[in-house]
Amino acid sequence: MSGPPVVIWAPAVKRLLRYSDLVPCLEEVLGQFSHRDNAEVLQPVRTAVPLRKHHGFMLSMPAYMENRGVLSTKLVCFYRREEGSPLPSTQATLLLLDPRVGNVKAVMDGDVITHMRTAAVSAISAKLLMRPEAQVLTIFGTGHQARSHYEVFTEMFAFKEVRVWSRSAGVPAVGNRSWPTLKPTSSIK
Ligand SMILES: NC(=O)C1=CN([C@@H]2O[C@H](COP(=O)(O)OP(=O)(O)OC[C@H]3O[C@@H](n4cnc5c(N)ncnc54)[C@H](OP(=O)(O)O)[C@@H]3O)[C@@H](O)[C@H]2O)C=CC1
Ligand SMILES: O=C([O-])C1=[NH+]CCC1
Repeated sequence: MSGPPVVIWAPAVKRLLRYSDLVPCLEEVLGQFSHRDNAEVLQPVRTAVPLRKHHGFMLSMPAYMENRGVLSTKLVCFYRREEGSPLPSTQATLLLLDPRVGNVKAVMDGDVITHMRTAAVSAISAKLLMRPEAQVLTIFGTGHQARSHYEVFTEMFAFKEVRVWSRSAGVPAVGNRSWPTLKPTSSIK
């Protein structure tokens, strides 16, 4: 009999997940996915359930890596929020299962993983496509994705300047690195 799943919540994910581990890992699995070898990565198109009454969707995103024995799914809900709403625009949870028996081994907070994975994939595409002489990073918005993109891009590349455009001034209450007070258009040199 398998025991109950372990719960790995946001503070632990934040502590454990590093871009320096995540980026090479994603580069490897993205390459494997491109081989279209189902034993390496099997990732069907995600399913979307409309949450019409709440102006959102739930996405279900399963993946199986037979060679590595990894079976997981991410559930993520995302919403069109009213201006100034205190509610998050996305909320995600990940389930890790044992593919041999089908039991859930871990339930993980998916928010930090979503913030970091999405930004890491952008940074990988920038690594391949960005002009080598690029010196200025420009970010639209100051939300979670803006923040995580700022973190991984400044960790991986040496920009001379970062420009952030926001609809409003303010310090978003996310993350633990300092995020400067922003004017509608800001420059961090
Ligand atoms: N494809 C993927 O894998 C993923 C996609 N996403 C998508 O990325 C987007 C951002 O997510 P996240 O950062 O977590 O969300 P947040 O709620 O943390 O941030 C919302 C962002 O949207 C901007 N924004 C909101 N309303 C407007 C508007 N009317 N005009 C211009 N900008 C606006 C905000 O800008 P400001 O700071 O100026 O207020 C802010 O940067 C969402 O659409 C989400 O669905 C998210 C995760 C994964
Ligand atoms: O892939 C993802 O995690 C999301 N896509 C849209 C909102 C969140």
